[in-house]
Amino acid sequence: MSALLELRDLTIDYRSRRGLVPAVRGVNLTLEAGQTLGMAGESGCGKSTLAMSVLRLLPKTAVIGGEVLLDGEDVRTMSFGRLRAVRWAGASVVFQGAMHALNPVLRIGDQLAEPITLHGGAGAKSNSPADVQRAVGELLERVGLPRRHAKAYPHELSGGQKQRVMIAMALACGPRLVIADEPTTALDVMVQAQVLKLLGELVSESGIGLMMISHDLSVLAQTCQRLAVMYAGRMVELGPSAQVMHQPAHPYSKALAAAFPTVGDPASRMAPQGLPGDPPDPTNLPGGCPFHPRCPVSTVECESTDVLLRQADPEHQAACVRVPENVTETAGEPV
Ligand SMILES: Nc1ncnc2c1ncn2[C@@H]1O[C@H](COP(=O)(O)OP(=O)(O)OP(=O)(O)O)[C@@H](O)[C@H]1O
Repeated sequence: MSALLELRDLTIDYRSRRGLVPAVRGVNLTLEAGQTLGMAGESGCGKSTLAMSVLRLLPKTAVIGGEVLLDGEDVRTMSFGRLRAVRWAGASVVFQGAMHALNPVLRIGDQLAEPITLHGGAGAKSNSPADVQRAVGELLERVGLPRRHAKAYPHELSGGQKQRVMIAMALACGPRLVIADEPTTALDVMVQAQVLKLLGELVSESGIGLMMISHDLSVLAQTCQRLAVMYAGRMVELGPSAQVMHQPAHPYSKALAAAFPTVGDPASRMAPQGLPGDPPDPTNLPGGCPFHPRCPVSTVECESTDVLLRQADPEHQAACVRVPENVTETAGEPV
């Protein structure tokens, strides 16, 4: 049976005045229904590009190689009609800062009603106004908001409430996969924790697959079973969240984990470690391992050896020469 989402050797470049900008390099990944996967990495490492490719939402300047399979169907070659159906009922996205995209002059209920009326879903028996309104009320309750908020305008809700509305919008047509791109950025820590809890509950209740993107490893580790760490367009580590967070096999993941305070660890809360240097220019990557100029443990070998993912543990892979080379290297998960 096909995985809910499978990326096979995904490579994405942007055509620009500077020439081709490599944004994603040879990523292999699978996500099954009911699973949660976090994608971490600094700004510009290719997280959003990768996520947007899943719903074919990239600009025309993007050149995509490899395969993006949703339930075994390649998104890149779907007809527009099929793609429209897949975008609501197959997979949906909660964008970074999406709460600002709510229409300020439309009531919340009317905004939620639109996709339900057009595409069905959210348990609406028909697209009659009464059935759609009932479905809107149920959707609001599902994301922890009272039904009366259907009558509210966006400016009457807090940031956290608006982000819940955006999650409700993403769930409106009963998608099997939800991609959440920095869903808690710009929310205060308490509200952030509530939204993360909500996303976790939705996965366990409805069995959707969740791909969550953040630059903050600790936020992802709270919600996701597995973590993928990206650097300069490549996936440099993939494994169970606890292992990637607490026993990282790649020095970049280690630096990323140390860069954010960890809940429950007073020492790290007091002194998160910054990561020196900047990510490389994607059009001018250093030779060897792209992380070696910033790596605290790099050796001469790293200046010339660009390692693909190696098996650190049965479920844990990292692209570093320090991981023993006893198993065949792959560009990602075995496909
Ligand atoms: N439309 C575009 N045209 C040219 N280059 C682009 C375009 N969009 C993104 N890029 C480049 O592709 C690379 C990956 O960008 P992307 O936005 O996917 O990274 P990201 O990890 O999601 O960053 P952030 O966390 O800041 O959103 C970067 O080098 C970026 O400059």
